[in-house]
Amino acid sequence: MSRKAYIDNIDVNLAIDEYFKKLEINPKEELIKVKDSLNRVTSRAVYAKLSSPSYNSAAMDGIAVISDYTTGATESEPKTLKLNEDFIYINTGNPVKEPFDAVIMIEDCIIKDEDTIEILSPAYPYQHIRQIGEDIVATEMILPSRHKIRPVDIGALISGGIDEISVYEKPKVALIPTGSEIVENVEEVVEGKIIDSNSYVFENLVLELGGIPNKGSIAVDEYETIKAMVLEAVEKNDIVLVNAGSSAGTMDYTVDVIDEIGEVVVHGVAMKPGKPTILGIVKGKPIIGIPGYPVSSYLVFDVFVKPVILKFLGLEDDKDEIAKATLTKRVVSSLKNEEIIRVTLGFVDDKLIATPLQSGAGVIMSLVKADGLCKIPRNVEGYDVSDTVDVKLLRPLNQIKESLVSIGSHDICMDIVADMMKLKSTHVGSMGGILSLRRRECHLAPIHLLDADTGEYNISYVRKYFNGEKMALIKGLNRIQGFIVEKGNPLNIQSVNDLVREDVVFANRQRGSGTRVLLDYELAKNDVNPEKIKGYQREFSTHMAVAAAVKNKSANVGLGVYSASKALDLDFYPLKPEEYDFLTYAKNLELDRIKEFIEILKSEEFKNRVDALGGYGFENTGEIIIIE
Ligand SMILES: Nc1nc2c(c(=O)[nH]1)N[C@H]1C(S)=C(S)[C@@H](COP(=O)(O)OP(=O)(O)OC[C@H]3O[C@@H](n4cnc5c(N)ncnc54)[C@H](O)[C@@H]3O)O[C@H]1N2
Ligand code: MOO
Repeated sequence: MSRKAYIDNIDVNLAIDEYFKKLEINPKEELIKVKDSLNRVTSRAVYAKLSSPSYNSAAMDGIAVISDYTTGATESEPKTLKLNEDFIYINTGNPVKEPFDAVIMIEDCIIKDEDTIEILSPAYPYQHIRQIGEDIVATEMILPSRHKIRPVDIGALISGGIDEISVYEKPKVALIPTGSEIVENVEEVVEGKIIDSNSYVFENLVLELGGIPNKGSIAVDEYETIKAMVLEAVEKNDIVLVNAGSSAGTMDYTVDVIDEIGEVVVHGVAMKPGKPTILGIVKGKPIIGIPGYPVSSYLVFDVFVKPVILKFLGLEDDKDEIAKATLTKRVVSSLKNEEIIRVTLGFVDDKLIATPLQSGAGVIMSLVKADGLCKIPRNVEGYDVSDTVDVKLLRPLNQIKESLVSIGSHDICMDIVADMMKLKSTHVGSMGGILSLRRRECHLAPIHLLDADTGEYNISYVRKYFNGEKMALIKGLNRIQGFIVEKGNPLNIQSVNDLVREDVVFANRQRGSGTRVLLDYELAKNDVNPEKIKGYQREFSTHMAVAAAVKNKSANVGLGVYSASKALDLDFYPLKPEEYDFLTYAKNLELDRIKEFIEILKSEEFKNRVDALGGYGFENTGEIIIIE
């Protein structure tokens, strides 16, 4: 086992330039049936063989006439036409043959008898006739080269008499998952084993782009095994992707294998996630080492693999669609790397708002939830709250405009709302929500803030932070806060006094969250010194994260809602009921999205679904309190 620590830090664009300079990609052509050509890319311009229509045809149901004979017809002096002399009956699409040169619609004909028709106005030459080549003239270009074929294109090609066309061959892309810890089936997932999810992301990305994915079996971390698989893949494919083992660990062999059998053009790019990317060439074919973490692997595919596949298809990479957005959270970045953060987007007061999602390279859910990607360039330390940033859109803006934006305290019921309407919900705690609402970055803020002096929930905070504004507090749920504990409550935790015990490790919520306010209130009331609580400094941002910490035994108690403990099959010792409400500006009550939200809160379906979680009451749910 040798260990090298050599990874470069090359600028992303420079790495792409260097790589493409060395890569010689000569797309291959093939002849295919037009009927099978959807989404293929033309390798040559296509010219019509036939005109369409190929004969003069009636455009309407009615009669074919000789236009000359109809001249002079008026309402006061109708013209009489005789069957087979002056007219014949004709239907849409029928050929119109000499001597006839115009069509009159049947509803403009006064039918005297089967053989005699009167008309009240003349027909001009070629009236209601689709002339030869009206649509397509033989020899005219139907499609240029490098055009991705759509359903309408297939229609035009077939009309133009084309049966087969030249397209670029689909590049065959080998996918080699590596790692002795990687397993194929969910039944094999035990500690230390990770299911191969990346291969299926790659497989579908390749399909979406128009390539042919060839997934191989999982390669164990062994130099010779990986080498043999790469060599075989290079023979049978146009592009080879090796997933994981791209870094500098003792078991990371990809770079050495490429170095032995080909050339490593780049190892290490100034991009995070995605740093240990390998851009190599073996036998003239591109081979890319993709870092193992799911987010890294998706982004490296997008930045480096996609342009290579497109090149095989004769296509250029699309220009990103970029929009300006206002950040709702601070993001920090290292100066060394370009950093790509995933954001959700929403429209509030006609402003596009971007909220950063979790940053970890292993968090694939950040990509599932993302509406956009925001790049923090090299040599920039990060961005502050309210900064304007460029966001690459992953969803169209008109879809983003439909969502209600909620920022504030977390409750599992928000997932239920999100399943019933278009909702973007971010969890930053009650105070974080109040501050976001003040900056007008969200439509509503879920809050549950206890006033230590009065014992009342929420209202005094609204008065304090929105002094002079007309606000609306939409009453939400009554929910029980209590201790989330291991099954059977083995440590018998029943009050905040138990939290300072030697054998107790606590999972805390972040400052500014309503649950934290409640905890600190209860600690003060009971004269408990927070510094004596093990785990008080470790903060989690949702009830579920607290419950997960108890479940995986990194803590043995946390404060949270009953539903979170039930969801993870833990036990619960109730402490206090509280009011979880939704704050918004009173003027927002006019918004359709807010109206829909209130309707949902009041609906039977919502109540039933929340009730099933357990630990909730619905005393005033959906009622509105105006606070001025
Ligand atoms: N000393 C250093 N350590 C690391 C560095 C570094 O520069 N110096 N880079 C870190 C970064 S950044 C990344 S990214 C990872 C890249 O690691 P590898 O490409 O070598 O991948 P592995 O270590 O084998 O796996 C990482 C991680 O990825 C997940 N994984 C792997 N394969 C799959 C798959 N097929 N499906 C789903 N998930 C997969 C898995 O969670 C692995 O734990 O290295 C850092 N270390
Ligand atoms: O650069 Mo690695 O790809 O962040 O996680």
